[in-house]
Amino acid sequence: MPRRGDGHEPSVGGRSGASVTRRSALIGLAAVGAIAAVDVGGFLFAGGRLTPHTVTPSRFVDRFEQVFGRHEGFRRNHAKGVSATGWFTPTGAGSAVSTASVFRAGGRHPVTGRFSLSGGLPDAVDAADTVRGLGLVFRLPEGEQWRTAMIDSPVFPDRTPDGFRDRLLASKKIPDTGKPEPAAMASFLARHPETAAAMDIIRRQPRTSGFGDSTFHGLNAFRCADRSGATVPVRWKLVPEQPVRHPGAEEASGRDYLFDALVRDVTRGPLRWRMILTIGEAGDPTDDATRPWPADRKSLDVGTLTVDAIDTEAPDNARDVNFDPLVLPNGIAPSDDPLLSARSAVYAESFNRRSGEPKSPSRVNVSEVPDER
Ligand code: HEM
Repeated sequence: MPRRGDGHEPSVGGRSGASVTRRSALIGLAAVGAIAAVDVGGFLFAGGRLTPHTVTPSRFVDRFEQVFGRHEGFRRNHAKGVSATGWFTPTGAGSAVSTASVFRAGGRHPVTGRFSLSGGLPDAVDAADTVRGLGLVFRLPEGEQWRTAMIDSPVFPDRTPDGFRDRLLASKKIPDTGKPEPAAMASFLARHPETAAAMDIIRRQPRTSGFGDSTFHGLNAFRCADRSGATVPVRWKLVPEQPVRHPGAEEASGRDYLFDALVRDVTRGPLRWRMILTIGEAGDPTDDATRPWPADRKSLDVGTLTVDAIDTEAPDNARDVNFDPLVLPNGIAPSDDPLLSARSAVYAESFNRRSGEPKSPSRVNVSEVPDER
C-alpha cells in the first residue's frame, strides 16, 4: 500500500509556452479519452526536458508495472477510484487575473470527476495515509475543457520526472517484509535532498478523515493571463466546506472504508469545495513542486465545486477519461515546471495501454456500499 512520502505518490513532467496550440488542437474532440492519441511522443521530446536516454513515457509506465504489477484495464497509478459528477460555480473573482471562461461570473459548468487513491493496485486496501486524488474535467462553453488532477499533499515529493521514477523503485516493497528496502530509500534521499525536505512538509500535515474533508492541491504552477495580456504565476487548491476531522489511526477500518464513506456522504447531500487560486510573486518557484510558496501570498476564492453523485467506474464515465493536466482553457497556460509535460505524456501512455486491454469490474461498486457501517 502506498504511503505518504514513501515514493508512491503520482508525479508529473513539463513544457512551457505551448498550451494554446495544444488546447486548440483538442477543442472539438468528442471523446474525452481521445486526447491520449493526439500527441504523446512528439510533444514530449519537443519539450527538450525529457530525452530517450532518461525517461520516456513507455519506460515510465513500465516502472509503475514493475513496482505494482500489471493490472489490465486499470490506470497504472491511482488505479483504485470512483467516478463523480457535479458542477462548478465561479464567483467571478478569478477574472481579475485570467480571461478563462471557467472563472467568469454567472456560469455553472458541468464537471466529471474521479476520486482515487495513489498507487497502481486496483484492489488496494484503503488506508488513512495513502495519498488521495481528485481528477476533474470542467466542460466549458464552446467546447473548451479544463482538466486537472490534484492530491491531498501540500507539496509534491519530486522536482523532476527522473526523480519520481527513481523514487518509485526505491519505495518498491520487498515480499519478505512487505516494506521498502530501507537502504534503497536512504540512498535515494541522500541523492535527493529536495524530496527529503518535501516529505517532511507532507508528514507534518495532519491527516483528515476521508475524501470529503480533504484539501486537494494542484501543486504544479501555471500562468494566468488577463485581458491586457499580463500574466501571473498561480497554483490552485480545493478547500472543503465540510467540517474537517482529524481522526486517530484506530478509526480506519474496512477494505474500502474511505470510498464507502464518500458514497454515504454524497447520498446524504452534495459535497462542496472552494477553489482557491494563489498568486505567486517574483522569485516564487514555478518549476519546483517540492517547494511551497510563502503563506502570505494573495489568494482568490474563484468558485465552488459541488459533487452530487458518485458512480461505479464504467464505460463513458471517469473511467475513460485521461486527466491530462495540459488540457487547459484559454486564459490558463503551463509554467516552466518540468513535471507538466512528462505528466501529460505518461498519462497518455497509461491511458493508451489500459484502453486496449480487457476491463475488469472496479473494486468499488457503489450499489453495493452498505447504508451504515
Ligand atoms: C512525473 C510526474 C507524474 C507521473 C509520471 C504521474 C503518473 C500518473 C499516471 C500514470 C496516472 C494514471 C493515468 C491514467 O491512466 O489515466 C496518474 C494519475 C493521477 N495522478 Fe499523476 N503522475 C505524476 C504527477 C502527479 C502530480 C504532481 C499530481 C497532483 C498534483 C498527480 C495526481 C494524479 C491523480 C489525482 C491521478 C488520478 C487521476 C484519475 O483519476 O485518472 N500526479 N498519474
